[in-house]
Amino acid sequence: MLKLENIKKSYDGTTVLDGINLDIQDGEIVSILGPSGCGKTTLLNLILGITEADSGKIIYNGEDMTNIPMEKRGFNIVFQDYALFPNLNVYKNITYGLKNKPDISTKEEVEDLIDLLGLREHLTKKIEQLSGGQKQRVALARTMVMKPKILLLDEPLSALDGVIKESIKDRIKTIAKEYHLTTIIVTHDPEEALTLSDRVMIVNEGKIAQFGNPDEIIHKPSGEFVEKFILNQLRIKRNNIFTLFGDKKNTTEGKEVRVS
Ligand SMILES: Nc1ncnc2c1ncn2[C@@H]1O[C@H](COP(=O)(O)OP(=O)(O)OP(=O)(O)O)[C@@H](O)[C@H]1O
Repeated sequence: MLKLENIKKSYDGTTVLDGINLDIQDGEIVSILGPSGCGKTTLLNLILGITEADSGKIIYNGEDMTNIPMEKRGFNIVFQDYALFPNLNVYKNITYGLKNKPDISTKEEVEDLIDLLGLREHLTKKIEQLSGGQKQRVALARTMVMKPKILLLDEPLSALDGVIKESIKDRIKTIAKEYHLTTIIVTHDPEEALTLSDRVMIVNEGKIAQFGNPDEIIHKPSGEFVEKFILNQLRIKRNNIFTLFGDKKNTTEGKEVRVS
């Protein structure tokens, strides 16, 4: 279990995170959702160990990680821009980290992951020959072969569209469940957070506005922020589509619209 206790962080006298407390269970998929500048990436970087908190504790399975350097925490991140090596082919990108730590994954485990992520036909391609969704899957595979204790994903779907987005979403869910991998995802997209995660943490101005499962967030929003900025955004999106195509049955101004 990952536990954050009263985490505070300021930059140049401005509070960015203001007393964050949370528990994340092993194998859980948790999204950190909130508007631009609310402190999502700062929180992710604190967990990863890139950024230091001003105060508070990060505890993983009973061990205090607060002052443990990033490389010793055993958490791993897939960045928004994937950060792949353009001069190496797909297979070499995936297995890059195993050069120095060859015992972490067996050859069979690497092969399984390649199949799970649907990358077999792309193994000898260069990164520039791949689509955004394929790059994303290579970045996921490269991180997964290192068997992180916690997988951190920074806006993993933001560059993707439609069917590809849904397919990556499914693969992230499958991997997290199959490997019982604790997965923390940063996103500003409510639909993404609510359809991908076991629980969603909504952050506003450095504080947790609500931390609950998607059903609780939709049916029992904790207050005005969640209601106005998260749920209303989804209603507007839905209304726009049905209005555009003249389906009056499914449009309504207010709370009756269920997001399903
Ligand atoms: N290294 C830094 N130095 C100074 N200020 C910073 C630094 N990193 C982040 N901030 C500030 O902290 C606040 C939160 O930034 P953060 O990147 O965590 O937000 P975010 O919720 O991830 O935003 P976005 O969705 O736009 O990426 C912002 O006001 C940002 O300007």
